[in-house]
Amino acid sequence: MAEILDGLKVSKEIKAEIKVEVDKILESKRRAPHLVAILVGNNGASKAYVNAKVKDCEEVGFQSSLIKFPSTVSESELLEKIDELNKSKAVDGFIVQLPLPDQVDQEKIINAIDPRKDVDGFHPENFGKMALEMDTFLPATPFGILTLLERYNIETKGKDCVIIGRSKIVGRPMSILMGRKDFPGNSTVTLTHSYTKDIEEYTKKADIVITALGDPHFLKGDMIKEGAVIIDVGITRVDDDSPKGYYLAGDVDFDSCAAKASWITPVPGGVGPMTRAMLMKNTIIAYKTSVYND
Ligand SMILES: Nc1nc2c(c(=O)[nH]1)N[C@@H](CN(C=O)c1ccc(C(=O)N[C@@H](CCC(=O)O)C(=O)O)cc1)CN2
Repeated sequence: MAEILDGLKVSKEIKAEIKVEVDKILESKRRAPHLVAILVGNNGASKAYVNAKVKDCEEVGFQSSLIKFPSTVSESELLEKIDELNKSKAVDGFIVQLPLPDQVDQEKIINAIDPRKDVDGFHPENFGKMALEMDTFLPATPFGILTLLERYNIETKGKDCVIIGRSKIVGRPMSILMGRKDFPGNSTVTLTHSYTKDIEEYTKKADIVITALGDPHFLKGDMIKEGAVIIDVGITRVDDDSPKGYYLAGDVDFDSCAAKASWITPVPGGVGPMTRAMLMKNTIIAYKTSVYND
């Protein structure tokens, strides 16, 4: 039976460590780090994630601002706001919550963010630095997974790691990070996707499987090998009769995989809270490297 990689617990530890740093900053009479989040539209999950990020800021002692736009916002309105935030001496980092509505070119928006304030680590300059093993902001979800593996001392060196899903914010950066020369990394990585002929052929041999698909219960116990480490990034809201009207489903069929795996992340309480904690980490890094932090 697998042991749990408890993302909720580790995320609380990380936030407590950040709070200690913020308390020291405030004691020295400097301003608190400031994170801004831009939320477009009414997507329930996006609203919940952004509100949780604002709450995290409160918990660690950051200043936060939430800027809301209707789903009809134009690309130029968003670009104008980004320009303002790029120039602001009072803002250390900001994020644009994804996904964005169809009329907005996501790439244009991300490319407009000053890389020094890109605490999501999505800007091509930061993505390139990540690939080249240079110091930069790492995208929060992959950063969270690496931190979870590190805190639980999970060996990744020389392991076969299979990633399912090649999204720009999770699968693709994860595939680069797991193959980098630093710890945790040094894995032999296979990035599988919708054109992979037989995913099972890869997952059955993998020491580490990371699923980022958004396909509830996709990975079953008979698709993994005994002792594998299973990381579930998928969080899908599935409608049900509960008071909330939905439950959260991961990509992993938890019971059948937990019976065979050595370590496994739960959903909720696994990768999700780690994503938010690493955004806080990137924000304090942005603050420390900013020239406007006094
Ligand atoms: N600008 C960004 N947009 C998006 C990102 C991102 O990193 N930056 N990633 C995802 C969503 N995401 C972050 O915003 C995210 C996902 C999940 C959670 C989380 O806390 N999950 C909880 C459950 C929360 C719930 O009740 O719904 C858990 O798994 O325990 C936080 C952030 C897409 N967009």
